[in-house]
Amino acid sequence: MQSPPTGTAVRIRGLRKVYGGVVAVDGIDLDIRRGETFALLGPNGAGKSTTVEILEGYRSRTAGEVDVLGVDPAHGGRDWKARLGIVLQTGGETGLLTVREVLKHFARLYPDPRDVDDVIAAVGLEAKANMRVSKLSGGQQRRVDVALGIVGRPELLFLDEPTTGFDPEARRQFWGLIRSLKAEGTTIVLTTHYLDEAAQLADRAGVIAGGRLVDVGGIHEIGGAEARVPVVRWNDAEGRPHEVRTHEPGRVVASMVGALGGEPRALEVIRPTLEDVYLGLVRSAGADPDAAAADTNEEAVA
Ligand SMILES: Nc1ncnc2c1ncn2[C@@H]1O[C@H](COP(=O)(O)OP(=O)(O)OP(=O)(O)O)[C@@H](O)[C@H]1O
Repeated sequence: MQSPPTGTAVRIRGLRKVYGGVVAVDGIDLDIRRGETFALLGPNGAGKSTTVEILEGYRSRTAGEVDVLGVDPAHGGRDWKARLGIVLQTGGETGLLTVREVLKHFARLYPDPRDVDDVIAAVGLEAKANMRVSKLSGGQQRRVDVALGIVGRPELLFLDEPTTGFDPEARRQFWGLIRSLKAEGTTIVLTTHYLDEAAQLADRAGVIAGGRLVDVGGIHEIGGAEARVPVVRWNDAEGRPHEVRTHEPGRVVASMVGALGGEPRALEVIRPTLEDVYLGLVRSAGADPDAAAADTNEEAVA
């Protein structure tokens, strides 16, 4: 494993984006360190993609300062773009070429690309290397998108919902790939609705709701210690459910067993997951975790 890179990969101050009358990003301050895997979490329409597209140089901003690998993305040239890897929510149109052809084509655009066959193996597409992309299943096409994002050996990799459509085994294989990229020193910005994926991969996370960053911190600390206190649940003799939040679930269960003289019914000790913590954060920010994105439209800048 290489020594971890130091410094800041992404610096955001006072970022705002207004589309017509819609405030999509409402004053975000955020630093992402070099070498870390950072998860950007939030409900539909929270402003994640807008923020990430501004960082990638695909979208203009209304106000604020942004620095990505030492460059303002609004003025990032080809050399800067070659240092980024981008896996968008929807993949590109590469249907008529085979997997190997499309990767070879894109690899030529980078100064120090990875070996195309290594990349094909890393995303588990060896058996499909000579097949047209259009003939692949949705999940396999998504793997091609991921392959295209990493073929240029990026310093900073943006992954927007990378495992949508992956079967469970493919997701685990993808997690292994992300861990190996991280071990090589790649900075990774991951946008995902799969909270288990964020918990598996990220060092830190930021939760965005209504265009604001409602919390940011270590993946095991975000939301605060109180939100992670275990819960003991059981049913009484009449079948009524009870629950107690406690730092000492063992003691609670032991005293319950003592008092009942036997096994409590339907006993569970639950440690809140990142998903539970996330839902609490989003709800207390006044956002609907299940909100659908509003139907508005503005073209991205080049
Ligand atoms: N091109 C656009 N033109 C106008 N409004 C837009 C455009 N893109 C996004 N918005 C609006 O900006 C807000 C933030 O959208 P954004 O796509 O950044 O959210 P998101 O957090 O990425 O959502 P999702 O999880 O659904 O991808 C939403 O209200 C959305 O309708």
